[in-house]
Amino acid sequence: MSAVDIGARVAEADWDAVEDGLDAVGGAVLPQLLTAAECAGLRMLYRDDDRFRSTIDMARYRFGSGEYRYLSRPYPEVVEELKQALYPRLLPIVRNWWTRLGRAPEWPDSLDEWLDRCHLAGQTRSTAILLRYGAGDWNALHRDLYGDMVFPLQVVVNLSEPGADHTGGEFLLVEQRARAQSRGTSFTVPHGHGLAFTTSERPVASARGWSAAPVRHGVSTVHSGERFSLGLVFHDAA
Ligand SMILES: O=C(O)CCC(=O)C(=O)O
Ligand SMILES: [Fe+2]
Repeated sequence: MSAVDIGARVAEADWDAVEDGLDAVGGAVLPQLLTAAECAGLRMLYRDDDRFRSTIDMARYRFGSGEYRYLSRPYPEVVEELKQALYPRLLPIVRNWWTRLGRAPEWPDSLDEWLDRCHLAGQTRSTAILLRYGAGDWNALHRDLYGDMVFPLQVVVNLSEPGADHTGGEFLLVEQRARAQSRGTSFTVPHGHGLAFTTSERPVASARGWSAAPVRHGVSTVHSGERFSLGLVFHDAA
């Protein structure tokens, strides 16, 4: 695996269509970003205690049911390469969003520069996670905010094969609409594919201009089997 491969896979996405999906519902499926072998490698890595800085039992915090582990830095090569390749693709989209919302887009051109700023602001801890759900597990609707420094889009990669490794376990987005009931959108993320989605809100056009609609994400109950995923958030944590 080399940086060239991952970069080329990320480049293969139809980024205009991804932006359209993000604009419309706050989420969009990406092409296959990791091979079956790379997915298996990360699933195996889940057992390697030395690679993680902390482990969260989701039921204990009432985050749902299942477990996730924060990867320690340095990240595995594919994880680092994915983050580096995805950041500059997501950047123009989040700059457009903030411009629509009348906010200053504060993010620099490179991920390393952005992470330096997070670290200066006291958000120094790694945020890339591996998640594991067994039958009956689920992820409650939430937003991945870890402090004032926020990159508004994130990516999850399904390390398992829907329909074969697990049933259920759909990715969910729920948008809280102003003065109306909420809207739900579900995604089946194919094996090794990514899904780009909003971390906390989406710009919505109204008669009075643009406003930000809160969007939460989660995972529906896994009915059978096991589902692993890789969660990539672009800000670090306090
Ligand atoms: O397992 C998933 O598909 C979603 C996990 C999640 O909450 C995230 O990546 O932020
Ligand atoms: Fe999340």
